[in-house]
Amino acid sequence: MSSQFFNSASSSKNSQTSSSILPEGRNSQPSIFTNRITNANVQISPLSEKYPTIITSPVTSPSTPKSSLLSNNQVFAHKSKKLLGLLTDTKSILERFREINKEKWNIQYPFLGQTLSNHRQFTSYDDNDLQSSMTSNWSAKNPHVMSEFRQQIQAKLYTPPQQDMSSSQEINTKLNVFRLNLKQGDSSSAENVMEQLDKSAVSKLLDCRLVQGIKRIENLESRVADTSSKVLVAGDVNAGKSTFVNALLRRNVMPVDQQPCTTLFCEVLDVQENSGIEEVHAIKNIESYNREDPSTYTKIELSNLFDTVNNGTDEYAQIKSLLHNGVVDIALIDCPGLNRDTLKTTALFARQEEIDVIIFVVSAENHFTLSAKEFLSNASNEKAYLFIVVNRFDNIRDKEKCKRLVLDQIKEVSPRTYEHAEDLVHFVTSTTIPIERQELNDKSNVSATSIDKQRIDDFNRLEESLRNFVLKKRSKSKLSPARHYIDNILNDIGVLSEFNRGIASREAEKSFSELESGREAFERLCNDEKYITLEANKCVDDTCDSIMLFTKKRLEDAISNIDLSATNIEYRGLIYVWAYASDVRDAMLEEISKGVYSSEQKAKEETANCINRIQSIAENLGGEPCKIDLEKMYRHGIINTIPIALSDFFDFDITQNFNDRFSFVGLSSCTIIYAFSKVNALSSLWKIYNFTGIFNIRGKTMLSLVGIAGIGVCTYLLYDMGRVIPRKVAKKIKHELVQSQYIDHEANRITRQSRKKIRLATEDLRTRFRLAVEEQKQKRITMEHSFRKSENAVNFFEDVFNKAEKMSEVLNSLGNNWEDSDDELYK
Ligand SMILES: Nc1nc2c(ncn2[C@@H]2O[C@H](COP(=O)(O)OP(=O)(O)OP(=O)(O)O)[C@@H](O)[C@H]2O)c(=O)[nH]1
Repeated sequence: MSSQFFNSASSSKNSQTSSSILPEGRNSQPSIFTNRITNANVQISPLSEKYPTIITSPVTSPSTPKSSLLSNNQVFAHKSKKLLGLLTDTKSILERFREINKEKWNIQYPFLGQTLSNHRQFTSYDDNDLQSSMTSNWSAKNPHVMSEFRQQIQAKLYTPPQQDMSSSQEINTKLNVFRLNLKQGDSSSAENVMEQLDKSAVSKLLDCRLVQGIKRIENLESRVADTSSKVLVAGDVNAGKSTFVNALLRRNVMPVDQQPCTTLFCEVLDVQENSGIEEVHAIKNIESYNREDPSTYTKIELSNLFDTVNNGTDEYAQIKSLLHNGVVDIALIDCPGLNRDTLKTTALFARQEEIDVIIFVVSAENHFTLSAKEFLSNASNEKAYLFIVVNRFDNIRDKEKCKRLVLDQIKEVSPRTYEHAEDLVHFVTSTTIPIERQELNDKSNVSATSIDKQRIDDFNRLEESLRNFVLKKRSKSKLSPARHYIDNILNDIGVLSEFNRGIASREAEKSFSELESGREAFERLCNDEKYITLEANKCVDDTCDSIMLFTKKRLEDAISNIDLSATNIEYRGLIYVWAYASDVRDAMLEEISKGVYSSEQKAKEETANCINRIQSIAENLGGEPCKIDLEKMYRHGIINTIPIALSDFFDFDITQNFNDRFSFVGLSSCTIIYAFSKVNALSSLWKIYNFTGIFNIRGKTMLSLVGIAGIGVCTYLLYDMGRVIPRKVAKKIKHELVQSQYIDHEANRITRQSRKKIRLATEDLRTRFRLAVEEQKQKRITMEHSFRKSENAVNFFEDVFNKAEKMSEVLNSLGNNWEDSDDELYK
């Protein structure tokens, strides 16, 4: 006798490994499922190397369960493979999302914007620019040829806003997996907190979701990759669970006793999972269990299995038997009998999502206990359908009545199971099924009775139903979650990619136009710098020339007119002659000082004008022009005091006197003065005497005349001092100033001071230009960076979107037939 159930279950793996997985001596045993699959109803079209399209032929005929089963297994294997590929790709997209979200682009969530229209740090979806940027991306594509995926994403992104919808609600309508749980507090204060979050906070939240997504994908990957189905065998104490498991395995694996004996959860796996080595692993901590790591379990002898399971203490949590059991795709987990202590743990086991099927074993003699009913009603909520084995049926005399009673109870605890009772509820006698050694021994002895044959047939029917149930459930429990998850996550990837591509594209455009206008502004600034510098230099030169000219002219005028400045000073006679001379000198110098002062004032004025002009030609440059203090620009020009000398009181210049005083003094006086002025006065008088003959008198008369003349001269000189002093002092001052190049020095001094001040303005101008150029350069670098960042983001999101679109097509090509089973039972 062979195990139809397990041999058939192994077929999918057979299709991949083509090596025998049955224990020696059993391969030859007849079974409808021991044949290797040779004609797979699967074609792989080379549309894409990575995602070959599976064209699934319909199951040949409902009347040929074998073909149907083979096909199912093949399809399952190929779909698993493809889903694994899709999961890997999805994971890599999520990893890329994480990377870009962390380092290059804060991924943003699509908003309705109803409540956030003023919250500009987010981009709301009612933003017209953004919408047009997104529409433009697709407008080129004919909506009729737009992929289903694209249409779906478009529809999601363009969902018309509802007035009372909060942004988190809206996100939740657009996204499936990456929804943000933004409600806080109790329901009365469950306000949307999105407004309070900035971009980086949202991207951090998204990162957490991405990490969760990656983890989930990894779980799904190992689930899809694990071709085995997990079947939990639970039931009341002594209902015959272990006997039933052994009967399925056709091997005495689990200890059987009339006393409650199974104290641990025992999982039976095929040795292929352990490189063909038969072993039993007693596991202390099931979480850390790793077949590759012996430190995570204790190896026990198969012969000691009974004792370990029978006398199980708290030491071990679970036993894993890796045996040649012919079970490839099925992992059977034998549970301890249900009682108050074990109920919770078993229920916990049953809830695990990798448990594909729960087989509940009930003794036909005892029916359902309270614990059983509790377990069943919970489990039926979890799994919808349960597989119920009513064991020890051989001990029942009124079989029909028993069936009725059991079914009535099933109807109570799991109505859906009851509806499919024909497939899901089986009345069997597990002890009738011969196991390995027994079978070999019995073969030679007794041939099976007709009652036994009936019971074996019943068990075979159970196996057939269980096989179908497990295989279909396997598809559903292993592929369906992965498919759903990929579908949901691809939608989210599409929504986030497209939304962020729109933002990135708009920002790229903005950065580009800013770059363009920035380039023009930069060029303008460079040209302006040259032009304005020239202008400023010209302005400086013109101003300085003007100051120089003005100062010279003003001082020349002042110096040439210094005589006039002393006209108001009164000559008060010989006694005050010295003071008079000093006053005259001071007045004259004061006049020159006035000229210097007015030149300085004029220079100050022109300097201020020049500075204003320089500053005004660069007023668009930005930045504040420096303040230049012109108040203390000049120290007053000081003229060294010119000392008064005795010679300043007398003027012996006959020409000058003649010219000035001709009308006032006579020729003689002139002659005398002339004579005196030439110091050779007496000889001059003598010459006059000889010439005129007037004084051709002798003696005392002669001397008297000379004396009178001398007195006259002296009187005149004293009298003339009032006029001589201003003239002489003025002359002296002029002479001194010419000697010292006073005008040039002063003009240079005043001009130099002005130039110094103006230079402050030109240097400030240069500094401002340098800063402006630097600022522009920096701006350009930032804009270029922003442009490149946005452009890269556009490319990234476009690439991701296209990839997701392609993956979605592949996913759709897989169809939903693992779910859309024609039988409601397998949903
Ligand atoms: N007559 C009859 N006896 C059975 C049948 N199945 C199991 N038994 C007997 O019932 C007793 C208990 O069987 P087990 O398989 O140990 O029961 P179990 O549910 O695993 O027990 P625990 O794990 O301890 O809860 C054993 O003596 C079996 O031989 C059956 O179909 N008919």
